[in-house]
Amino acid sequence: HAPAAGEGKPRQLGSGGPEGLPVRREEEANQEAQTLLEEIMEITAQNLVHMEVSEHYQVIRELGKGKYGQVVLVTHRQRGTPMALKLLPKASTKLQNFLYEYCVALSLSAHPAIIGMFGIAIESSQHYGFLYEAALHKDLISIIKPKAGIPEPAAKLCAKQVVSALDFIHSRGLVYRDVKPENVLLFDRHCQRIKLTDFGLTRPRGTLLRLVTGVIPYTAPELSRGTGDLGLPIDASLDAWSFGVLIFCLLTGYFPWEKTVLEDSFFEDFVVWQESGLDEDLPFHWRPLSSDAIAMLRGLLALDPSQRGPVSQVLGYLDCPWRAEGKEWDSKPACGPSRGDTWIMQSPQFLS
Ligand SMILES: Nc1ncnc2c1ncn2[C@@H]1O[C@H](COP(=O)(O)OP(=O)(O)OP(=O)(O)O)[C@@H](O)[C@H]1O
Repeated sequence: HAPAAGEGKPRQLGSGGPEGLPVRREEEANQEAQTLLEEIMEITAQNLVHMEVSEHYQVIRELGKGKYGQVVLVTHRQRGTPMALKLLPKASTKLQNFLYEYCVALSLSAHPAIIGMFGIAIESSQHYGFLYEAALHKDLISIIKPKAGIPEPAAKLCAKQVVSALDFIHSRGLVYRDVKPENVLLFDRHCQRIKLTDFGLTRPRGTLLRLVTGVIPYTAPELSRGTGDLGLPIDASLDAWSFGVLIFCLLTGYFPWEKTVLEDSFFEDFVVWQESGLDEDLPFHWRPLSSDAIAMLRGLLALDPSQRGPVSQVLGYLDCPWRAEGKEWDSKPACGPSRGDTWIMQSPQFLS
């Protein structure tokens, strides 16, 4: 869920539109999508159902809690349908921000790897809320074993679906901006079916970001350096960075670093290694990864955002081993699309 402060109007988009679509047409399409979204927000505001949750729903238990809201499992009192209800306190949530998160989620929810919505938004005395699909197997963070990660087949299944969801979001001219295991919901314990949730930070590509609130491992370095007076235009490469960090966590059970700043020695080691490209600079905690996984992460975690991603490059590595599995570590990618290239990487923190 997003603070409105620090964000400006979309500025002129950069040169590269999606393949085959001229930039001008892409801009127009994005503008139309934005106008439609604003209209849906207005209609939603007029049709907010005013009620107390307990009048129509029975609260079964809490499903999770974030910085901005609480999510509870409810059943409809008459029909018994189980649903997730996200509650955002009115005291700390602007109506426009609530409407934005709800309407963006609604507009994306047809995708199989994005959480389904019930199309019901409510206002109670204390909260704004909306109803959506409940994931009864929690989120990805609940299955990542510290210092170990998750089984490789599960990591690949998960990555494939997240790529599909992010590609869909990017194709709509949006940037998700909140890739992290807590936002990947599980519909089984083996990641056969996962769904992305929480669209509070999603913004149109090109929106100027002026304020960065808190640097976490998933924050791309161009953001943690500060956005400058002009602000930084939001781009899909931000999602590529955090997706790279997510895959590292899935495969190792470590964060590669705590913060993407040079004061963080793990990040500094990563930068040193990336700049030198020397095998001996490879941070120790990267060694359980295969050379192919390292090459793949190199693309997602390029320090220069213009050299980064796209997220779909991961698809080219699905048939390669991602863990070294006791084999002698070898710096040459053997199987994926960057076979024969030089590669790059980084260092660790435990996942708590
Ligand atoms: N539909 C759902 N089914 C099951 N659990 C859910 C569902 N939606 C959210 N959760 C759980 O609740 C947590 C918080 O939800 P969410 O990320 O939407 O809240 P938030 O306040 O916007 O979080 P953040 O601090 O990341 O901004 C999630 O990490 C997840 O564990």
